[in-house]
Amino acid sequence: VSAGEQRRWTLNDFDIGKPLGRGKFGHVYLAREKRSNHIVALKVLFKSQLQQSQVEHQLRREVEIQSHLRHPHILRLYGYFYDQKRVYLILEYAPKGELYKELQKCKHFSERRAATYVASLARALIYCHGKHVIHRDIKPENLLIGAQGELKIADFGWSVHTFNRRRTMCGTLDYLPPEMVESTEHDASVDIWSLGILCYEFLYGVPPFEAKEHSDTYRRIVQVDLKFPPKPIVSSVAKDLISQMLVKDSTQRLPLHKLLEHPWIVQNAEPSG
Ligand SMILES: Cn1ncc2ncnc(NCCc3cnc(NC(=O)Nc4cccc(C(F)(F)F)c4)s3)c21
Repeated sequence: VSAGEQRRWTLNDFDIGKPLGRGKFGHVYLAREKRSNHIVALKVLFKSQLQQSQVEHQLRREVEIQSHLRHPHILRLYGYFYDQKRVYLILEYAPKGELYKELQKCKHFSERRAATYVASLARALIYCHGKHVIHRDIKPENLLIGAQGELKIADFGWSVHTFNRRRTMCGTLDYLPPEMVESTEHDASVDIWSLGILCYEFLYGVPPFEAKEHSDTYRRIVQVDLKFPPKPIVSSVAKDLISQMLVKDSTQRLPLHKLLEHPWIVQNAEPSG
């Protein structure tokens, strides 16, 4: 299923296997391309729902952006095709599935596991930002696990090239940085904020500004009401890194290349990342 084959795919080119997951817009299936026997994930989206939600432009942008991204910690989108009613995304298969399920199972990750994940995500985001792409939707639900246990960022449905800044709200508020919640201008530093939220959730099992009501989460975000609970016990060097990422002024957030030199990452992340 190499990118070189910009051919017209059809459903007949694939044997469909077990369902891998279901999202808001459609289901994902394990599939095998018949000619090459290559195993892929096939996401099936209903045109009616895409039209209803007016997100077709976002999907086109995702396919366009993903066609230029090649990184070990970014899930490949090999191509797409459509029929009368559906659009199909041909995706790299992540054999160890969804990270959020792993996090639910373990409650929270060890500092070594969390630091290894954060380092690999930082490297993937440095790569994206180098190509003027911001992901804007970094959260456990969009992270998958590869065959060697490595993390893969998936679903660039919310990504943009940094010259245009439009977006509409949907999904969880938890990961949105102040400037997106206050809908002012935003740039690549939104991904640094979300990575800080993710690091906190890896270590504590819940995002830092979680609250019952949306309005409370909103207030806690814009006030950066960051608290570290006594349990589970987390090193102060980890808390120092999180505190340098969850900064209201987006220009003052720790740059990603500095994150990779932070003592907590240096002391805890596996070299392979
Ligand atoms: C669960 N699971 N387990 C193993 C495994 N291996 C691979 N993939 C999996 N799951 C699919 C992961 C995705 C990757 N890219 C996506 N992209 C997307 O869903 N895009 C998208 C959808 C609807 C609307 C829009 C729009 F229009 F708003 F932009 C954009 S979903 C797997």
